[in-house]
Parts: sequence; structure tokens; C-alpha cells
Amino acid sequence: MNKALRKAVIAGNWKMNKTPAEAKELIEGIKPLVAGAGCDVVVCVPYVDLATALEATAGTNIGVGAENCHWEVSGAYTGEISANMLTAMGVKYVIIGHSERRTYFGETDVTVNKRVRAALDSGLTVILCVGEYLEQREQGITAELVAMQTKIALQGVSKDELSRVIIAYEPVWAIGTGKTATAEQANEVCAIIRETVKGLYDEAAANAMTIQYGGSMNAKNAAELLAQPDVDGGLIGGASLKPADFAEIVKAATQG
Ligand SMILES: O=C(CO)COP(=O)(O)O
Repeated sequence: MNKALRKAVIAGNWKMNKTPAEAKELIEGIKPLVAGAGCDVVVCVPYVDLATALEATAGTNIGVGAENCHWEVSGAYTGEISANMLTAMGVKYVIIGHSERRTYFGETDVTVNKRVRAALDSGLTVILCVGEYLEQREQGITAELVAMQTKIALQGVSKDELSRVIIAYEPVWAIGTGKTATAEQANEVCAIIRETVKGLYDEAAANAMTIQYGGSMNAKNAAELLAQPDVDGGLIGGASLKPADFAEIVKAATQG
């Protein structure tokens, strides 16, 4: 499948970091370093930083995303934010199904699917996260697991809507641990996800799908990971909080 046909996307996932004032400072640091990047650049930030991030990135090549959204448009869901609220602000992207949501906040494949549907209905581009725990890798069920996560998350998603879906393969054991998947491991699972998309839709859909790797990607290892034929970008945690490191990864994606 032809990697050159796909859009490389480097997205930062800030997780629960940065106050609005700190967010402004970080974006001001990133902006000049990624201007003119040859790939799409996105920062996914805490809800309270969205307004600041939108203002600070206006007129630049940096897209802004949230880190989650609810599946209903409105209602009695204390503490939740709807996809429509995000689009009303001008937000373009949303991460759905991050392993930290699944692990600490009870997200299931079914609620992930509901959130994906709501996000697409409101016009957002979804960064859908899938990935296995270490025990699952050791059991040899990584392929089945990511295929299942992908299939359930994409239930009811049309082929046309896939142009607004990015899939991020994030092995849970590599997140925040400094333990990166090898380039071969990352590519192998990204290819399995692509095959799954092919099975659900068709070859053209699979070929067009941007599939990122995430999990301790940094300025040093990004080039090798991003050069893999089925790795089309990265979802970056820790390194996205450091402008020079994030910019280095963006540069590697441009070349990969
Ligand atoms: O979870 C991640 C991105 O969503 C990866 O986090 P780290 O890059 O900090 O390992």
C-alpha cells in the first residue's frame, strides 16, 4: 500500500498538563518551529486550554483537538463535554478511546464507538486509540485485540466518514514508560489495523487511512518509527510538552 498517498499527522496529547497561561507559552514556543511543516500538526489539550489554544494557533498550520467528548449532544451528564460544544468553539479534532480513559475511567469499546459516532456527527476528526496491555502482548493476542477494538469503534461509520478518522496504535506498555515499541513491532500492528480497515471497507479505504504510532515516541526514535511503511504519524505525550522535541518529531514526519 502506498504510504505517499496518505497524510502524515503528528498530534500532541498534552493529557492533564498545562494551565491556560502555560498552554499559551507552549504554543508560542511550538509555532515558529513547525511553521511550514510538511505534515499535519495538531495539539490536543485539556478542555480548559481549548480557547487559549484556538486563539494562539489562529492563522497557523496547527490544528487544535480535545482529549475526549461525550456521546450525547446535551443533558444530565455532570462533568462531561459534548462534541457539539467542541465544534461550536472551533475545535477540529478529538482523541477518543485513549488507554488512560479505558483504564482509569471505565471506557469500553462500546462507549468508544458511541463517542466516535457523536464526534463524527458533529463534524470533528477523530483520533481513535487502540492498543494492547503487556499481558495481552505476552499472551499473543495483540492482533485479535486491536482488530476487535478497531471493528467495534468503527461500527456504523461510513466509508465517506473515514476521511475524518485517524487511528493511533498505542501499546499500553509503551505509554509514558520510555519503553518504545521497536519500529518493526509498531509497523506490524499498524499493518494489522490497516488490514482490519480493508476487511471492514475496502483496499482504497485502508490505503487512505492515516495510522499513527504512540508510546514514548521522542525526538530520537521518531525518524525510525515514522519511516516504517505503515506508520503515518505519531500521537505524542511527554515529548509534545517540549517545543524543540515536538518540532523534531514533526520534522521527522515530513521526511518519513
Ligand atoms: O499516550 C500517549 C499519547 O497519547 C503517549 O504518551 P508518551 O509519549 O508520554 O508515552
